[in-house]
Amino acid sequence: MSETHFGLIVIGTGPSASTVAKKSRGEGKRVAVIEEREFGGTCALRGCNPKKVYVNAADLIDRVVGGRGKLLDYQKVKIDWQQLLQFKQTFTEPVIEKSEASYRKKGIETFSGTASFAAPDTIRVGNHTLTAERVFIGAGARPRPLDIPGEKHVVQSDDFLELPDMPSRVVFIGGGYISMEFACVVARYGSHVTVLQHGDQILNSFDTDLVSQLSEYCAKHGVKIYTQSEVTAVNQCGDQSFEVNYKKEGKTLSVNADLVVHGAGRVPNLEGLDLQAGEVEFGDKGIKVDAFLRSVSNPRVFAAGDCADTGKPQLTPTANEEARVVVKNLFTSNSMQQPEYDVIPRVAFTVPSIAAVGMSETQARQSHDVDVHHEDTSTWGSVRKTGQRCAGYKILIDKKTDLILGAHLLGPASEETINLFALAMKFGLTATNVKSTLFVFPTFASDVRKMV
Ligand SMILES: Cc1cc2nc3c(=O)[nH]c(=O)nc-3n(C[C@H](O)[C@H](O)[C@H](O)COP(=O)(O)OP(=O)(O)OC[C@H]3O[C@@H](n4cnc5c(N)ncnc54)[C@H](O)[C@@H]3O)c2cc1C
Ligand SMILES: NC(=O)c1ccc[n+]([C@@H]2O[C@H](COP(=O)([O-])OP(=O)(O)OC[C@H]3O[C@@H](n4cnc5c(N)ncnc54)[C@H](O)[C@@H]3O)[C@@H](O)[C@H]2O)c1
Repeated sequence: MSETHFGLIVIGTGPSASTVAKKSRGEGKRVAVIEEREFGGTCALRGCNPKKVYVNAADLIDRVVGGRGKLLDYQKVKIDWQQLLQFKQTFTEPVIEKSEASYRKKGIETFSGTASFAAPDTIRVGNHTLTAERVFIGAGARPRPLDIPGEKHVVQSDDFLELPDMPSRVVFIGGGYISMEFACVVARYGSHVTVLQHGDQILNSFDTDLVSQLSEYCAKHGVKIYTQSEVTAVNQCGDQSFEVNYKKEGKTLSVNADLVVHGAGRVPNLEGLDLQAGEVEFGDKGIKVDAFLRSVSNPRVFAAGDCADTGKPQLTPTANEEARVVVKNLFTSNSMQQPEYDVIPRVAFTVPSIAAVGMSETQARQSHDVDVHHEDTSTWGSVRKTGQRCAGYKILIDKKTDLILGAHLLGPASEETINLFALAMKFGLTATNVKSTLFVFPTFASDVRKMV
């Protein structure tokens, strides 16, 4: 076999690619991995993990402020942005240092540079031309081009997580996960925050009533949210100051900012791959794959995670589940597997967090005779004990089968408690089963019995 011929070439080193590369190597394949940035991928270096460090700081502030005069007293509590950046780097730098070596230790050959197809079985990276029996693409996503004047002034999430300090006026474009998570942090730091969302609702994959409750809480804690507001331009007015124009109800309005952040969605990162040369079909939503995550046009190629057009949310658990399946399917043509997408919980790590699994109220009502259990739980003992004041739930139960169709949570620990609902839904537990389970008291999990 030639030195440049591999059983498998893996493009990217995020959650999907790392699983596919390492597991396939474990099964004895000769594997090459190609990464164009630092080895480690978005989740570990520029997404979930570093973001959670920032959110933890904001959450701590919220808890301390909420507990003032009840649980504790203090003169002043504040986020030190530089300290926070340095603490975040204690999580990301070891990944940057060790990730490439971890592939090599397993006998995987690593290449730095942008991978692009030269032929259906041939990948170029720098001066190297590699061939393979199979190619896996785990190229992830990148911020959606805004196509507005002044786009170059807008900071993307990668750069936001590297800022050495935070200015006093910050505008977020879009009101989805990235904007709302960062907005909660920046507001707790003490800056003036504005979120401009072009639809009716921020966080549109979460329950409308709980999102309204969260929005009110955010407004009280320094986050101004304008919906129906589409950003149309960013004009530079001074060295580091900008005027953000947006359209609301037919009028053009503006807000001033020292920093403008992109939170307007992410698109598959297919630039540079030259997919045409690889005969790999793709569209705006990513690489076109069949139910087994194999390219519909080039059977040597598989794709998963944020760059694959699966119609599923761009989340690490979906990327991991797809990678698990790709490992099974890469080198077999019979009994290929499909990802188990039946229950995908989701959480926006706002302050407090908001979580969901399964159907929305509208979806449930369309297809089932449904019992809706909905309550603002801000005054429940479990919440009051924390000193915080923003919590609620909505649970959707099928009247006929007693099965849980959807669960929506807001408030302290909702990012953990939602996993109980995911487990119950995945394994078909009824609301009565959940109600009859003894949970440790006093915990947020024990509240679940009162919700179903
Ligand atoms: C700010 C932020 C916060 C997030 N928070 C969460 C969260 O809390 N929970 C959650 O579940 N998800 C979160 N996500 C989403 C999550 O990070 C992604 O869904 C996940 O990382 C997708 O994994 P992946 O395997 O598709 O690729 P990625 O992790 O995106 O990795 C792709 C890799 O491929 C490389 N690459 C791309 N093209 C090429 C090429 N041509 N040649 C070589 N290398 C290439 C890239 O440099 C990158 O390293 C967050 C995302 C962001 C941006
Ligand atoms: N906690 C998590 O799991 C987490 C955290 C961060 C990111 N992510 C993943 O990354 C993806 C990308 O995050 P995101 O927040 O960029 O996207 P998003 O899809 O969550 O939200 C983007 C929002 O921006 C709005 N928008 C788009 N263009 C606009 C404009 N010109 N003016 C005003 N509003 C505009 C859209 O209506 C949408 O509501 C998410 O969909 C999610 O899959 C997940």
